[in-house]
Amino acid sequence: MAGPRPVVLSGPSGAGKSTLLKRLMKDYEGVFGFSVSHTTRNPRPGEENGKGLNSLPMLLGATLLPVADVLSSESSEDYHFTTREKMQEGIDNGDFIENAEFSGNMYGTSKSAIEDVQAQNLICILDVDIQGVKNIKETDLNPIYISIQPPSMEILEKRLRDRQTETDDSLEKRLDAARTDMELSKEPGLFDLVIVNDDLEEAYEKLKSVLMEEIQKVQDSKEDSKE
Ligand SMILES: Nc1ncnc2c1ncn2[C@@H]1O[C@H](COP(=O)(O)OP(=O)(O)OP(=O)(O)O)[C@@H](O)[C@H]1O
Ligand SMILES: Nc1nc2c(ncn2[C@@H]2O[C@H](COP(=O)(O)O)[C@@H](O)[C@H]2O)c(=O)[nH]1
Repeated sequence: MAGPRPVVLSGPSGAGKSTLLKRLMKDYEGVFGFSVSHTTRNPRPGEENGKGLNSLPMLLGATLLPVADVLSSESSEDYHFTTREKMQEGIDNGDFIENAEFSGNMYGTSKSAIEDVQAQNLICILDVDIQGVKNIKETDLNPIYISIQPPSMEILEKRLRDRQTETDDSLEKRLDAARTDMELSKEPGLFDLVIVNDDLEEAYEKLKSVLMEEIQKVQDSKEDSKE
């Protein structure tokens, strides 16, 4: 039987993807698995290297972040932090389903990151930028595409400043990328749903309701396997 459909969450940096995701994973423990990406950016305080893997041969190792780690972490989506050289080697080897340059760093989704989640019959969540969305559209992954958008550029800038994770330079780069994202996300048919994350509760309810059919599938199959 086919497993649940994966979910691609995209939208400008600072729009609230991780905030919503963290809540979803907490409310539906054992239903979602996060596809742990690789990146060449430096870890933020509190971020942990996914499973401690940082070398290319280990790209093919287990990459599913246990829910307990997700919840105890500052972020819902720690990465495999790596170098440009190692990541490029992985891309050249065909280990990645997609990769992109974002704000001066490389990011990418390894095939094993997705396979590890799907092997457990969980809903695989991918948090990728708009280039990632376009690249995934060229694959046979068949996810649900959701864009999380901020109410305005001003609010986005405030959220990013208040988060205190960016330098002036990286903040500017992220705001530039956000303008592009907000424009490109208007393309008809690119996303199944665009959620404006103004009021967090409302945004969360919308996210939950679009995912309910897949959530139900996982919960039902867990029930069936108990019988
Ligand atoms: N609805 C909201 N109202 C007010 N603040 C919010 C809301 N949603 C998220 N935030 C805050 O905005 C900041 C950015 O949110 P978050 O880190 O979840 O964004 P993100 O889209 O995951 O960014 P990135 O792509 O850089 O990881 C956080 O400090 C978060 O607490
Ligand atoms: N194309 C991809 N984009 C990714 C991936 N993992 C994360 N991202 C996107 O990068 C930016 C910045 O993330 P941050 O953690 O440095 O704030 C954000 O828009 C993410 O959606 C990936 O594997 N591929």
